[in-house]
Amino acid sequence: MPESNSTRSLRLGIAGPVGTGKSSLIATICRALSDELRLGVITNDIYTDEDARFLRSAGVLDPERIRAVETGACPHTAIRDDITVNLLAVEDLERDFALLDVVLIESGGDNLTATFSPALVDAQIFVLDVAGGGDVARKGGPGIARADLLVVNKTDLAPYVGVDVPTMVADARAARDGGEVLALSRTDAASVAELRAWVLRLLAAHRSGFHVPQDPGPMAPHFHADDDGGALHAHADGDHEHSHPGADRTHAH
Ligand SMILES: Nc1nc2c(ncn2[C@@H]2O[C@H](COP(=O)(O)OP(=O)(O)OP(=O)(O)O)[C@@H](O)[C@H]2O)c(=O)[nH]1
Repeated sequence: MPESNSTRSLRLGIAGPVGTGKSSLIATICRALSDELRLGVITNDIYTDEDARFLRSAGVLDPERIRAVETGACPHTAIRDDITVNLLAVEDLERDFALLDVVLIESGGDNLTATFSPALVDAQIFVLDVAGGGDVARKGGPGIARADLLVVNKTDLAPYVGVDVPTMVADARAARDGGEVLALSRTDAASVAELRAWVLRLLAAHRSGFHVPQDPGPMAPHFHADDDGGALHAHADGDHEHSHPGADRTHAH
């Protein structure tokens, strides 16, 4: 019999490229569930607490339950390689508001390959939007392929950006080997109800001990622009050193 997790909150990560609607999705979940669940939110921004301020001003949750982490450079590092600052933030929130049912952790807006460590979150949602182009789901990457849920967001905009939502969803399902895909718009009540039901199912599985956190896998190597023209940056599992071409460009997080 799996061990019950009923005394620890479900930690749910929300990742995805810049501007796909991660903060808005968290606001939607809070609106849909804050009457029946005890929720908390951690946001990650590179240099600001803008996402936390947006969520506090949206009035979807007691502002005290929304905490910001400023990650400095490399927003993906704080959710994958060195998760200390996020873990401390989650544990502080859980202690201050014991007990919480769900803690939502928003990654800083990043590229297609950012994923959460399974040591930080129990499950993760990866968010794309139709405005990023109908073909983006086909491009794959660990979050698209293996997050617990892929959201194709802002479907209300599809007619204006020439995207066929059923095709984009079918492409996403193919990229995920049939894994769950949700077409969402905050203006479409039926899709919001599906998102709410998904979170409740996940919470029930977490509480019963039947949910097993999955690791979507590390980021693919990617390029960081900097004053010297940039450098290739790779994250290998179990190896927290980042190698950059050039003599003194290796650093550890
Ligand atoms: N039309 C439409 N716009 C949306 C929807 N969800 C979010 N948006 C808009 O998309 C923009 C970006 O939303 P955010 O929630 O800030 O996106 P984000 O992914 O948190 O952004 P970063 O934190 O900067 O990466 C905002 O202008 C939102 O109002 C939606 O369902 N439909």
